[in-house]
Order: sequence, then C-alpha cells, then structure tokens
Amino acid sequence: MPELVFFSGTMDCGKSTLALQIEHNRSARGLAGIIFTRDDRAGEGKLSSRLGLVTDAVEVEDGQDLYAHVVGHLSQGGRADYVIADEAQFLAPEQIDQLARVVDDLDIDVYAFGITTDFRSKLFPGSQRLVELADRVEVLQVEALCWCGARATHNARTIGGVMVVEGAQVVVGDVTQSSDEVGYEVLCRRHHRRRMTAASARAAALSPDVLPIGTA
Ligand SMILES: Nc1ncnc2c1ncn2[C@@H]1O[C@H](COP(=O)(O)OP(=O)(O)O)[C@@H](O)[C@H]1O
Ligand SMILES: Cc1cn([C@H]2C[C@H](O)[C@@H](COP(=O)(O)O)O2)c(=O)[nH]c1=O
Repeated sequence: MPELVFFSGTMDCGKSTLALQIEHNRSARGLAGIIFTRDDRAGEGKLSSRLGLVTDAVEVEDGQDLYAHVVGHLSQGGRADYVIADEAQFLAPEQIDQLARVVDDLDIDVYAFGITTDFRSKLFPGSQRLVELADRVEVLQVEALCWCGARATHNARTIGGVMVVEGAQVVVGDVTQSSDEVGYEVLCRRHHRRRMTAASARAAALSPDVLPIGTA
C-alpha cells in the first residue's frame, strides 16, 4: 500500500541527506520521482544536504496545488513513482492534504521531511498536519546532540549565541552562522527550557560566580 511518511527530527539530523538517498536508490532502479521543496538554504528549486549533495527540485509556491501538479505531470506523459517533499514544515496544511490525496487517489508513495517544531517549540502548521495525516512518522536514527551530550530534541534560534524567543516563525538559516547573525542551535529540552546555548553555557562556566575560590 502506498504511504504518506513523515521523516522528522531537529535541524541538522540528516533529513535532507536521507531524502537524497531515497531519491538516489529509486532513480538508480529506473524509478522516477517528483521532488518538492521550499526555502532550501541552497536557493530556489534546490534540495541540499550539509554533506554537499544537492539536486534540482520543484520550488513550492504559496497556494500551489501539489495534487494538481502531480496530475498535470502525469497527464503530460511524465512518470511519478514517488514524491519527495523536503522542508515540509514550510508547506501549508492544505498542501499536506494534497500530498495525502496523491497517496490515496494516485497510489503514489509520498516521503515528507521536516522539522516538527519551531524555535519556540511550537508546531509548524505543515508539520502539525503531517502528524495528523501521515501513515507513519519516522524519527531519524542519527540523532543530533545538544552541547551537553544529550539527544537534541529542540531547535533554538540564536543571535550572537544568545537564544531568542520572539520573532517570525520562518527565518531561513543554518546551525553554523557567524556569531552576530541569526542562527540556530539544537538543544535538549532541559537546555531549551533554560535557554542555555553552547555559548551561554561556556560564559556561565567562566563566570567568577562559578569559579572555585581560594584554591591558590
Ligand atoms: N563534515 C561532515 N562529516 C560527516 N558528516 C557530516 C558533516 N557535516 C554534516 N554531516 C552530517 O550531516 C548531517 C546533517 O545533514 P542534513 O541532511 O543537512 O540535515 P537536515 O536536513 O536534517 O538539517 C549532520 O547531522 C551530520 O550527521
Ligand atoms: C527552528 C526553525 C527553523 N527554521 C528554518 C531554518 C532552516 O532554514 C530550516 C530548517 O532546515 P534544516 O534542513 O532542517 O536544517 O527551517 C525556521 O524558519 N524557523 C524556525 O523556528
């Protein structure tokens, strides 16, 4: 039976890499897929992984009907044995419904990849709809780690290493920004709740308040 599968995890846990591997394995066996993405860091119409691999993709626009896109592709003689949707957290809930319809009405597997929650640990609307509709939600095996070594489960937004909790839900960025830019850092829940990033933990460790005294 065709499935709608949601591969989810924090930023930087290998979602896009897995999407590219699924695409590679299927196309190596002569299958043809449609790849959707939205706001990938590599630019418009790209699906990219931090391992350096990149492939062309259909850039999803506001209000675009993804079911109609697949039907249009098929009716022009194109093939679609599977559909991949990366950065699926940026899709509108209606577009997730359209992907579910691709599975149910066209018998095509859909593999969606995305982060579940934003920097405030609130669900993205697209991810919420995926959790509601997916046949399976798969958490990636290669876990990203918090600076403390625990499994990272949350995404923090930072400016100069300091975690912020106000701002627009969508700001495209990476986990390796220079210190004065908006960036992201994956954290365990405990340190996300305490707003403790790697930089603020380092600063706290160096603070005179926590240095041993009278040891000379
Ligand atoms: N230099 C590197 N050497 C080995 N693995 C790396 C390197 N850089 C990134 N990675 C791997 O790539 C993962 C990020 O992959 P990516 O597909 O871009 O993540 P996501 O799409 O989930 O944000 C990292 O968690 C790490 O496992
Ligand atoms: C937490 C969070 C992330 N984003 C953006 C930042 C990146 O451009 C993508 C995630 O990409 P990845 O391949 O999973 O690393 O999402 C955002 O816009 N808002 C957020 O709260």
